[in-house]
Amino acid sequence: MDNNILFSQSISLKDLGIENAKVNYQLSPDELHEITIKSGQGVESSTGALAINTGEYTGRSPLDRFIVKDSITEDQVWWGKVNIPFESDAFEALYKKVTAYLSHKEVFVRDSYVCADPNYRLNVRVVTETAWANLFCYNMFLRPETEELSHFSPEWTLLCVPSFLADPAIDGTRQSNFAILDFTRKVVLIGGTGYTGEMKKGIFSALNFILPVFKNTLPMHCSANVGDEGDTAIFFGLSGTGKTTLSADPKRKLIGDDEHGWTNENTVFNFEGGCYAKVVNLSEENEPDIFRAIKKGAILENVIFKDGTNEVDFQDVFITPNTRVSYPIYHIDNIQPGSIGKNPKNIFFLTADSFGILPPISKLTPGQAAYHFISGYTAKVAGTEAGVTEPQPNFSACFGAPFMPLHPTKYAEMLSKKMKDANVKVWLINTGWTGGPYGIGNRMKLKYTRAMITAALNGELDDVTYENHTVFGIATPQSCPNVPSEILNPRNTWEDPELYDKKAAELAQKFKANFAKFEEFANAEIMAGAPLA
Ligand SMILES: Nc1ncnc2c1ncn2[C@@H]1O[C@H](COP(=O)(O)OP(=O)(O)O)[C@@H](O)[C@H]1O
Ligand SMILES: C=C(OP(=O)(O)O)C(=O)O
Ligand SMILES: [Mn+2]
Repeated sequence: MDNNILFSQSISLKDLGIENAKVNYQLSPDELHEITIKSGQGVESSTGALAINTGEYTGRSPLDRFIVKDSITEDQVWWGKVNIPFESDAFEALYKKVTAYLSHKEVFVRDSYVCADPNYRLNVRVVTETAWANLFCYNMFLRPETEELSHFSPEWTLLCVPSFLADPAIDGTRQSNFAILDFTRKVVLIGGTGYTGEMKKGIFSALNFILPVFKNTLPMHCSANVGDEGDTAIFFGLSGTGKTTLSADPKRKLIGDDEHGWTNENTVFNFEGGCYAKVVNLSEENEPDIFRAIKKGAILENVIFKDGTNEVDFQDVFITPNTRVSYPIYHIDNIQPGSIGKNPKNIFFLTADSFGILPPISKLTPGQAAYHFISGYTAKVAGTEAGVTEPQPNFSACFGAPFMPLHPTKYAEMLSKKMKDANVKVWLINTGWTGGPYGIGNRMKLKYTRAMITAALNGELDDVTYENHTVFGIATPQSCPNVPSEILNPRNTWEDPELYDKKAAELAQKFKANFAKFEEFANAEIMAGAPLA
């Protein structure tokens, strides 16, 4: 890989409205690493990774994510709390302000692309204010060959300017920070926040519109890997449910950890060229591949070092529990060349149920699969406020509502059809609590979740006995290799099984209340996938 060839092409940003900026074009990872350290914006960790702080924002800000309402989006987008409309004129004005702000300044420009399948490739020109944000894009997006750059034609532009603060009274934003998608101008405009996840999820949101609307292809918030037999598995799940962790499996080749497309040519391809892993409580023992990927080239975000050292204390959540690392996918040993796999044989829906109700693994019928996909359930532990221990349910359609511009049923219909055509097995995995809710029980051991997934993939759960869950109706295996049988039925893990029944019924009601808004779109098969009680 020619990552560090010094590249000396200069480009003008005049077309973008940025004049006389000092443009650092296509710097190598090493150069961006050095510049970050020299400028005092980052330090090198003991394993050679760059460690930076993203500033005030250490996570995404979904209420400040807008889509320009125009002739392309008006009738297509599912407008509401997730997809908040922004006026085209207001965007034009704000864009001018941001580009004027960048004029005469130093900027970092990178030509990159997304979608590993050449048929879907989308070129993106990235303009960032900091060197480390540019390195993030080197890590996360796909990297054009050097020869391509002289004739690279950017289609989308991603601008990331954390130090530019909007004035809500004038600019039409909610606060000083914003992430706005404009499908006519083909721009993702980010200001007021340095959280790098806004960049990757901004481009993801654009693809989640472009692929289904213009290419009849299903975009998915999932990770993917492939076994020795060429058997692809995909793992859907909201943030923190285990997509990145569980897809890094030394026995399987990684396709990608977060964003994929499922084509009508029976393939699954990664949108990205890197991974963005949570590092809270990371250990080499539990997550060796991710641990070892944290080397030169990787960027750690918002971590704390052990006193007097440059060694990361992965337990320390002083800045945020959302500590992260980004790295190019080739930092993982076992990767799928080209980042494309065949139709999946197995689909896993990951949920981190901190109520401790859902079984650690169960098998879904097609109707249940559609119902759970549209529901997109996970439950977070309560905030850090003293005394608040009751988990919060979080229903996020398609396991990724914040990134889905279209109505959830559009994605669900495409997925249901593809699942049937490909005859996929669908599993629901609870990576969350067992033995009671958060505060009483414990999180399912990673080694057991991994063992259950391995058993499902190897066909070892095909001939075991199943029992249908009394409340959710989902088929739960009664034995699984390398997993103690008693943990397979959550009711048995609770001290008070009757309390479990009561809480399970309460959770079922939450599912039903959430699903009410989708009922008019759901057919009988999907409704038969709803909780029984
Ligand atoms: N049983 C389990 N299965 C999956 N992840 C677990 C489990 N127990 C603890 N974890 C932790 O939960 C987190 C899952 O995060 P991650 O894989 O980054 O989620 P996502 O990629 O879906 O946002 C990791 O920090 C992982 O170590
Ligand atoms: C980067 C993110 O995704 P995930 O936690 O799913 O990896 C995010 O939601 O900001
Ligand atoms: Mn992830």
